[in-house]
Amino acid sequence: MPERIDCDVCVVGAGPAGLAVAAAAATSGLSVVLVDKEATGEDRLNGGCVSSKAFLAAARRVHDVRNAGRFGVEAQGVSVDFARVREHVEGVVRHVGPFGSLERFAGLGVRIIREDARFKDRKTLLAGETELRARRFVIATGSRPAIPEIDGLGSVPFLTEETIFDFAETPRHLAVLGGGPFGIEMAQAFRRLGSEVTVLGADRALKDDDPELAAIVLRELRREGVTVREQVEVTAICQSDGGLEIALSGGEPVSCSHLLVAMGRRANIADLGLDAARISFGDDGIKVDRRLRTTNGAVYAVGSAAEGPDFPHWGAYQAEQVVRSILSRAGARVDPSLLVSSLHTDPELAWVGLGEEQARQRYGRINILRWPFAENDRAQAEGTTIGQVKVVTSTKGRILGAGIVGRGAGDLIAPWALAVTRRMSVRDMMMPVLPYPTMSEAGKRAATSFYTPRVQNPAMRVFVRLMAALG
Ligand SMILES: Cc1cc2nc3c(=O)[nH]c(=O)nc-3n(C[C@H](O)[C@H](O)[C@H](O)COP(=O)(O)OP(=O)(O)OC[C@H]3O[C@@H](n4cnc5c(N)ncnc54)[C@H](O)[C@@H]3O)c2cc1C
Ligand SMILES: NC(=O)c1ccc[n+]([C@@H]2O[C@H](COP(=O)([O-])OP(=O)(O)OC[C@H]3O[C@@H](n4cnc5c(N)ncnc54)[C@H](O)[C@@H]3O)[C@@H](O)[C@H]2O)c1
Repeated sequence: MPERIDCDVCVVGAGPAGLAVAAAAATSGLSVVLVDKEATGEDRLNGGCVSSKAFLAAARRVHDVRNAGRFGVEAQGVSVDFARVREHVEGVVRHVGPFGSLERFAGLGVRIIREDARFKDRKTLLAGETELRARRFVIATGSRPAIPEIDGLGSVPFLTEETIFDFAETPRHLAVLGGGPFGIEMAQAFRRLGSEVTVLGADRALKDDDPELAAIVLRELRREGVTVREQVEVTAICQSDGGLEIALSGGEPVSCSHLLVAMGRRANIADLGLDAARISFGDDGIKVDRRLRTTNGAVYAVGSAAEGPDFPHWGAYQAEQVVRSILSRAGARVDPSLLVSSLHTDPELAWVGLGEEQARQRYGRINILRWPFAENDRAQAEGTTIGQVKVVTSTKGRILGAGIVGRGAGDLIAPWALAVTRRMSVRDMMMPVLPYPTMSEAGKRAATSFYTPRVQNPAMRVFVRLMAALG
């Protein structure tokens, strides 16, 4: 006889998005069941984020040591022990794992079922032998690497985000299919650790990022020796002497020793019984409205199982909105203009709010403010002068979006995220007294530059002189 459970909220999927829903719902006093087929608590809170960042951190150390000469520090014979780099990555993942472990959620009162989930009908979910009925279901089943139909790909060995660290030595020549954030981050890391690296992408590399800031990252990658080939179509892949050969339409083939497929992700929704639950979906995931409701009013979808941006922090934000909707009839809408992202290359690239083109389309006239890191005293001292702050404002100075490329951009974006969220203006960003010398001053200088054309206006100069004479 199957067990039957009734609860307020049933969450399917224990990645960062599902865990955030479960935690918020349980701490709000709702009865919560969390179903995940394979969650072990290891690396679950972060998808592949933490392992890839630990790997990038190792690569940055190599780069910094190799480039310490300008500080008068010479290091000879820098070598990379790939097995120990892997140990470092695994150690970090082990350390982070327990914080996301399901036992902690059980401690919050969340009932956990480790089974494959599937809808039986509009109101019932099956998890192994258990039949679940919930006031609200939340689908958070995430996504997995998309493997495109390329002639020969099925019969050659290749790596994905799931197997990227599964070898003992640094690969001789890594070809990366896909110039998105994952491909570009890995390209830089492997290059710094000693591989030859070639990136092959169908579009502009980093196509979802601000083109001006992305160009700075790509210039650095190329300067470090990564070959980035954009707008190329891979037509076939086959095994060759000691490696693989990748055929391209309209270009010389590329030979490599290892191949990484980084061509995006596909939602894990195929076996969820979505048709039985009358939930619509497309190629980009489950269709949701601004409140994250699916076409079945009792079911929400969050994280990378749903169409829309795919970042764990965005999944956590969606989770808050969903739990607010579950708790109140008024409901809570997702505000896409609050989206923030951070590419963890060196230099990093972070953006929050509207992009330049989006802002132009929505507001017509806008202002763009810039401040280069090269004008920042701390950047000079640290040797981190590659980068800039770029701010998009309304003509009245309201901050619509902001981006930073440069070392530490992912952290430096925080005050700008507050500015966009609280609809602040450049005046607000000029107000705090900031410590000197710090990188954060670059942001304040960018904000201040809003007034430069006004101060230089002849009429304004006359006015200022008049005020000074009266003062
Ligand atoms: C290598 C890599 C690096 C990344 N780095 C960053 C980064 O630096 N910054 C950033 O913002 N984003 C990064 N991302 C993106 C980030 O990992 C995703 O946005 C995030 O993991 C999505 O979370 P999720 O909860 O929606 O899904 P997932 O993390 O995929 O979790 C889904 C869960 O659902 C479970 N599940 C699936 N199907 C079923 C089923 N039928 N029944 C029961 N359970 C099921 C799975 O077992 C899994 O536990 C990176 C992604 C990758 C691959
Ligand atoms: N720092 C971060 O925020 C970070 C880091 C890694 C991954 N992620 C997230 O993880 C997810 C997966 O990342 P991703 O980079 O794999 O996906 P993506 O969808 O962002 O990029 C895929 C890339 O592959 C290219 N591509 C697709 N089909 C192709 C083809 N047939 N031939 C050649 N190129 C092709 C696309 O042009 C694109 O540049 C994304 O949602 C991403 O946002 C985020």
